[in-house]
Amino acid sequence: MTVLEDIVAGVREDLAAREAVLPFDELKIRAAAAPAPRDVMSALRESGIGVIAEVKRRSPSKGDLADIPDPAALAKDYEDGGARVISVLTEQRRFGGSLADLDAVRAAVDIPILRKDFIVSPYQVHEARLHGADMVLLIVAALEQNALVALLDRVESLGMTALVEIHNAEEADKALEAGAKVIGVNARNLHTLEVDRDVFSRLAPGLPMDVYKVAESGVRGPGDLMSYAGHGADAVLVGEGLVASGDPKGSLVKLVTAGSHPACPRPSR
Ligand SMILES: O=C(O)c1ccccc1NCC(=O)[C@H](O)[C@H](O)COP(=O)(O)O
Repeated sequence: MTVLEDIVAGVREDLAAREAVLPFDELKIRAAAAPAPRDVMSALRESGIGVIAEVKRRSPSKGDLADIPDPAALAKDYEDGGARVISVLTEQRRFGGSLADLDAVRAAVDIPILRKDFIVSPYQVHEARLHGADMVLLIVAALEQNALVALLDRVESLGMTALVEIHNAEEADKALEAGAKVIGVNARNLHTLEVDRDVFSRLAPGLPMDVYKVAESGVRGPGDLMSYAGHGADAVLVGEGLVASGDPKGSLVKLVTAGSHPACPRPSR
């Protein structure tokens, strides 16, 4: 069993436990009454290279990263530091996240929020909506094509935006066939945990100009942001480089400053 397969197995168990408490039909009713989602694409298309700042306590690849007793305070620092979107890991077993984190961040900031989890069921999409997410991660490597298509449609039917994550050319084709408008290229292989920052430069040229491209993982500082931007990234998604830096807000400001500098490459559109 690969790391991703192990994570998904645990996600399915935890999901079943939540659904036993809150049935899908009731969840859908509650989610439909939630405040409308924010316009993610407008936020993403602001000038410069965007930074999606992640609330990440631990991970399979690095173990404990940061003690984040107050995710709302970190999210507020991210918002004040210029983050375009805040990514909230809600997977509990391997990342120490929760839907309570999503609630706390939603109550603290006005910018869009991404629910970062291993989405395999429409139940989780409605959960994301109920708990204030504007964007939902869909990992191609974790989904059969028909499930990817159905979940992408479900995300968009609720007014949210999908971040469709790929790691190779086959997954890029699947994402495009499913109609992805925002594609995240993860430098991290979710089966082996290997990080290869060159994955983005290999895959980005094969993605259409009108697809919004997010470079995910392995951003250690402004140099990596500039490199990803030079290969066509519209935004970067950063977790460890912020939460484990000792100064998440300060580290974010350096990234945002680099991404808005005139010398920073911009995707040609
Ligand atoms: O981060 C991991 O170890 C990991 C392992 C297995 C599946 C997903 C994993 N991370 C999710 C992400 O993709 C990252 O949290 C995100 O891209 C930020 O990466 P980083 O800036 O390198 O923390």
